[in-house]
Amino acid sequence: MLEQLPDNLPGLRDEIDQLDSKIQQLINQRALCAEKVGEVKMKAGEDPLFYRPEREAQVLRRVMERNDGPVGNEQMARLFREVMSVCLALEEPMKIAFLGPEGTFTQQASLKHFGNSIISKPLPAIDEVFREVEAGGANYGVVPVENSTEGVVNHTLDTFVKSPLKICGEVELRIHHHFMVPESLKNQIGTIKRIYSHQQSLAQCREWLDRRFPGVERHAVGSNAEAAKIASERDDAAAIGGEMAATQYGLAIHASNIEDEPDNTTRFLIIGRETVLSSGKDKTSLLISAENRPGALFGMLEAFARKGLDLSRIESRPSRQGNWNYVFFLDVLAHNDDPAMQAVLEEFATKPMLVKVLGSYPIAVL
Ligand SMILES: O=C(O)C(=O)C[C@]1(C(=O)O)C=C[C@@H](O)C=C1
Repeated sequence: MLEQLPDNLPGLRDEIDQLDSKIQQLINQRALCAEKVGEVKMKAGEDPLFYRPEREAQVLRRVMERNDGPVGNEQMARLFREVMSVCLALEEPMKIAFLGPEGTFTQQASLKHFGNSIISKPLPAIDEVFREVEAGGANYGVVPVENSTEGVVNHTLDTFVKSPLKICGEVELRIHHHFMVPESLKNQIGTIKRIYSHQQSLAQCREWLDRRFPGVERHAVGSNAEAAKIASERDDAAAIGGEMAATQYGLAIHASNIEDEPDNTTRFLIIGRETVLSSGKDKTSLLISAENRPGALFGMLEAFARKGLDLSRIESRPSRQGNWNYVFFLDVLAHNDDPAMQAVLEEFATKPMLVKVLGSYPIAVL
């Protein structure tokens, strides 16, 4: 195909115009199919499930597998991510609640996972995101769960203990922090008296701040977006946050990528009311509370090992029910329907322990 391309600008642009027209037709044909899928789902049941995470993961994986460039696998999957987002919105636009305000990394994660054709519902706290989804005000919610530098977001884990919601997806986001200032301070960085950011972001940029702004007051606020908003309203303050927050509040980026760890990543969870079918490459998150006796944790881990199940994470939190009692959060690399998982859960059911399946969901594709 490449040899047949013309080698002059008008000829190449003509070629691009023709290809664009074909791509556009095909996207609309695909959208018609999705609309029809929506109708079929409506006819099939009372409470149709329009969003199907397992199917989306399979579509995106297939896009990456068959891709032979020159467009990179991830870029190609991102394009398809948007196409599917548009198709799903034709079936039913998804309302997505997330830890706001607008411009947070959590919003960025929600757009990475669902694409841009969604109705965004920024909420001020993690428990409010849970409540909004539980009450049906949003179809799904997005909350941060752990950061590679700063560890788990305890509040999210603790909220799962009592919530009936299921985890139906995960998103990983590379977190880049920028030092941002109002336009008026761009050339007067020395006059900055206060630096605002979320406590985790301040911690992730500690060394950089110690080097560049020793002695300048650091203020922890609810989110990076809130920090950017405060900085935009003052004439003596800077904020640390992502690009979205800078754009949202009209701040100028003075220094980019100031995080101390270059591969600083945050993992977010998608929470919803329904369970997700197997996509072929899945994870299950479990909450386990075991008797406080020697060997209890060993026995639990040994059961997974015996069935050849991989654990990708284990986290312990105080159960808040009596001293020295802990609950464990585990991620197992298998779907809950997997016979090996079922065998382990049956074994646990015969023991003095409490097990709650928080959800099975596709391993993040993008
Ligand atoms: O296959 C489906 O169930 C669809 O609704 C179609 C489609 C798609 O565009 O491919 C759209 C939304 C779903 O989340 C999954 C896939």
